Amino acid sequence: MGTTAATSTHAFTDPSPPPFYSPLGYIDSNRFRLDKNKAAATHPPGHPAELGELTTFVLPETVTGSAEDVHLGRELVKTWRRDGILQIAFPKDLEVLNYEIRESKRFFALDYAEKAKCVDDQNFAGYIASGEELTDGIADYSEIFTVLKDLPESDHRVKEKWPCHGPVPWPSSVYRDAMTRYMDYQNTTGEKLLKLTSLGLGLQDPETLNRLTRDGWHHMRVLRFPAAHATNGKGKAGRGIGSHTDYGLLVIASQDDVGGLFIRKPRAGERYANWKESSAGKYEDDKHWTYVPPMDNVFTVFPGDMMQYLTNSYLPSTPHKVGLNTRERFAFAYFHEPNFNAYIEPLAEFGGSGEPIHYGTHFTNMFMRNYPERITAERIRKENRLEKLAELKARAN
Ligand SMILES: O=C(O)CCC(=O)C(=O)O
Ligand SMILES: [Fe+2]
Repeated sequence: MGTTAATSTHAFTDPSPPPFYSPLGYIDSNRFRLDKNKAAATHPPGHPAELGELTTFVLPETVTGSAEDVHLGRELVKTWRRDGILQIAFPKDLEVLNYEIRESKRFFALDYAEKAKCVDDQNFAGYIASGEELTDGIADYSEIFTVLKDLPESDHRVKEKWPCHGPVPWPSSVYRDAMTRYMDYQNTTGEKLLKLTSLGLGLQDPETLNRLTRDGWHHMRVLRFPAAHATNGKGKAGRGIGSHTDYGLLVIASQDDVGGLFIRKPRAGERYANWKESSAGKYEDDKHWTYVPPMDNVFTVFPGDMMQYLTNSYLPSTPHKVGLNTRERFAFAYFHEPNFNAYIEPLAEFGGSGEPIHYGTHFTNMFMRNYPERITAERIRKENRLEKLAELKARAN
């Protein structure tokens, strides 16, 4: 695979390209060739980094376990291990994405008072104002709408006061519809990617990873970053989101044409284990970062903490951060996750030993840390809902 030349496209640069079918047909590799000058011009100021040239893949319509799928899965795994991130192509004018973007911009354009109503004391979903989120104890400038599992009061988990479980405080049914459709689309993408990953990792049973995500705790963040000169003085100059790793299996994200995302490639001697020692803030100000320039019609994909734990760090969780740019920026991050009550253990193929991690506990710990003052965190503390986690763990064993 090309690493130094222009963006390489899987179906074209491989010496023996697999004859897989994609909904796009055979794509024109020029469409995913990076214009370096244009890309460099979008680099947010004050964040030293190399320019990333990512590999772009086309996913097949269905993953059956064919020889082509195994080949593609191996290439995905190889690329994550080398670059920490890759791109997957999607068709132009993807309606579910356009709808989601349009409605998200409409939401962020509402008055602050309207947006601020979108909070819930049982579910961390809803509106997060600029300066409210903390990463490594420092305020982020991002303004966010988070979607988590939307559960009615009648759901047994809500009745039993499981932490983080409750209804999503939607601003409107139109927004609920737009986000639900988009997340359903990405759920399908996530399932395909997990099957390809299982094949690429050589797991005996290619359904191993997908089995963890039954009734998965998939969630999503829609983010608006103000321009660097238009902040409210609550965070660190130039910082959009501090460096961190995400919590689950895979992150599937898209961004507009402004630019702001930086990732850290796997580096010899650097180890993260976010479930036991926070990776937030690590190396935030050094220069070993890779800038991910905006590109049309691609999602970026990288592994999260649980993928790292499952594979005994063969696929490490990719550290990333966001810098503010000279213009406002929008980004859309979908998180493909295990079931809240899943136990994550290193796979037999990767050594198989290690304390099981209760995913819901990891998730709850992370949200309590990021939003310690939110009414949701207050209610968890007031009602001792963290104790519920211990009970759930005991029950699952
Ligand atoms: O803004 C981005 O591109 C990424 C956002 C992010 O890291 C997150 O929401 O966890
Ligand atoms: Fe993230």
